[in-house]
Amino acid sequence: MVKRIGVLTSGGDAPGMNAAIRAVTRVALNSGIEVFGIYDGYKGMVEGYIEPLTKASVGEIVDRGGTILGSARLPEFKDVEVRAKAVTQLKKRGIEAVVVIGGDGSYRGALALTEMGINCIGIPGTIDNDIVCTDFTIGFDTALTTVVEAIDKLRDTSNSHHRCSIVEVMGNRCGDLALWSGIACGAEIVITSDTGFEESEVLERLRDLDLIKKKRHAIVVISEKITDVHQFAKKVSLNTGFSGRATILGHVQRGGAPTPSDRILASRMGEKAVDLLMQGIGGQCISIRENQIVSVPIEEALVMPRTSRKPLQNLFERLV
Ligand SMILES: Nc1ncnc2c1ncn2[C@@H]1O[C@H](COP(=O)(O)OP(=O)(O)O)[C@@H](O)[C@H]1O
Ligand SMILES: O=P(O)(O)OC[C@H]1O[C@](O)(COP(=O)(O)O)[C@@H](O)[C@@H]1O
Ligand SMILES: [Mg+2]
Repeated sequence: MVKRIGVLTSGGDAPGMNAAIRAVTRVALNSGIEVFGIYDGYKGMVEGYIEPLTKASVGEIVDRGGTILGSARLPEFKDVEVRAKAVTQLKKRGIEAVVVIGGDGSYRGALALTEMGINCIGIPGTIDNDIVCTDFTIGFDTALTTVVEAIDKLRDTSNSHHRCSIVEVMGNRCGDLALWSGIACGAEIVITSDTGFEESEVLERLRDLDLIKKKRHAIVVISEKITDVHQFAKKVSLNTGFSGRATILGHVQRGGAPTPSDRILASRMGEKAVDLLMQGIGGQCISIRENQIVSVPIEEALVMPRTSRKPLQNLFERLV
């Protein structure tokens, strides 16, 4: 059975990554497996920034945002020679397998390492919820909570001033943070890569909300990377009865204490990852599907079609 494993966090950080590190470490140590923390993602793996983890060293982190191991992006990890250096660093320390907590990019690295003889298991840690094989990623619920708190506040001031608040949220081409927060906040309009963006049509809908529906405010939640929200806010002021104001929530969405749901999800996924490594399995990633923790081959996970968001979009439209 595997005797020594490593754990790392990679890509954009997400609240709940620490709870996952803690779960991996404690479940492994309680099963007689030594655990090493690999700092700064694949960068630390290549450079040998690797230290043993103890039960105490992962204490008092279950409630902390960010990642105690640090995270990084290392595009060079796509090169086989760079990964060979990482494998040498792991072998030097007797580390036979690694739990990779990150997003789709990190999964590609984990698969490539598995093919080089280091069994890797992926755990989905990203606020974007853009890993299609899992219903939810670790960090999404916390980021959603942050977005909802912010929009609730924006609604207060927008209402006082007869304004249209355009709120840009993260998601890296995945519209889930926008759609879920739009439903939770009772937004008037949600714009994502699924809905598309027809500027003139949105302006028309805003005029209707103002003139016909007599709304005192309008909240437009829009995914990042769709349009320049400050420019759009100016057009709202020029072309509708609302004055437009844009707010880009930005990296505030990535921080903060993880919600209980994210802590529990991280703990369940961490346990499953260690169990798979104990069975000598690699090249898989952990998912939650219909509240069951399951594993999926990374190769399959990366090409799976995304579950349609149409029912939730329809629900949103029926609530306006
Ligand atoms: N095709 C790939 N092969 C090997 N490693 C990769 C590949 N794609 C991404 N990575 C590694 O994973 C890291 C994180 O990926 P990135 O897409 O930035 O974040 P995320 O994992 O959150 O999606 C990259 O910086 C790189 O080190
Ligand atoms: O922190 P950076 O490098 O500005 O990246 C921002 C991107 O990272 C994210 O916050 C998280 O993305 P990943 O989990 O894929 O790294 C995206 O929502 C956003 O587009
Ligand atoms: Mg990603």
